[in-house]
Amino acid sequence: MHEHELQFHIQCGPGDVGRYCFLPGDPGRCEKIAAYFDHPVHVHSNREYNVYTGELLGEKVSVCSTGIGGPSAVIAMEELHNIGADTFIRVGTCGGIALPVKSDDVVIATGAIRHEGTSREYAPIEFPAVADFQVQNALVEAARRLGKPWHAGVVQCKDSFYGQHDPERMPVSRELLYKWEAWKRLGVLASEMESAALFCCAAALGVRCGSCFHVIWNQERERAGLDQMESHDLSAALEVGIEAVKLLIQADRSGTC
Ligand SMILES: O=P(O)(O)O[C@H]1O[C@H](CO)[C@@H](O)[C@H]1O
Ligand SMILES: O=c1cc[nH]c(=O)[nH]1
Repeated sequence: MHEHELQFHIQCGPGDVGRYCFLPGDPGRCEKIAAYFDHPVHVHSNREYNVYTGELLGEKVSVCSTGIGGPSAVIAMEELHNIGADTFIRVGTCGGIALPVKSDDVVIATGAIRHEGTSREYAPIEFPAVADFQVQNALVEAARRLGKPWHAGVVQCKDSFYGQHDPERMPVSRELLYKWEAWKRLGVLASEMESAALFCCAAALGVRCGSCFHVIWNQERERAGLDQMESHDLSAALEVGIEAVKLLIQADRSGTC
């Protein structure tokens, strides 16, 4: 492949990735996701972007990590789209907000709060960051079929991880605290960092994107004195993501999507 055909950041070119792409944040998660593929091959690793390609149900699929935050996530989406990808599933971690959301549950985003900067580079703030309907349906159906504990609803995205976990320390604490209270009263399920940017970028590109998450912890359960643990076993969320892509492949093949 000629170097000029390679995408600037992901360093992949036409033919390197499939139409269906998983987008975890953590580069170390890619190998674990690729282990669910048939014939997985490591394509390239550059900066935060680690890419594997393989097959599910005989269809070419890929995984590309995005790093942390909106700017690097939309670069991955843009460059993967440039070389043929049009269906994306972010498989991430999140912290629960709503009290019924427990560690180890799976959260499926129907929409994302745009408390971050990247989505504003794609759409005016009045535009809602929503997951693609087919992708969110596939994720819910996958969680149901696999019997995983799941919740579907709105997630909150922000640019400051420590603004979520230590808001009192921030010079803008008043804004962070009153908005967090609003997210709670509005039934927001969980907090993470990339879906709002990805959903708005996907709308701008005319591609499909959805997100599912492993819940690591829930700071609001802890505050309320409810049972609370920390979990780093992402297998339920990964399995839901893989099953959802299989459902999408089948639906796309049969023309029901
Ligand atoms: O586990 P990932 O996919 O990186 O997702 C979450 O974890 C990171 C913060 O620790 C942010 O990227 C957030 O969105
Ligand atoms: O609490 C959390 C956990 C994961 N990712 C976040 O952004 N927040």
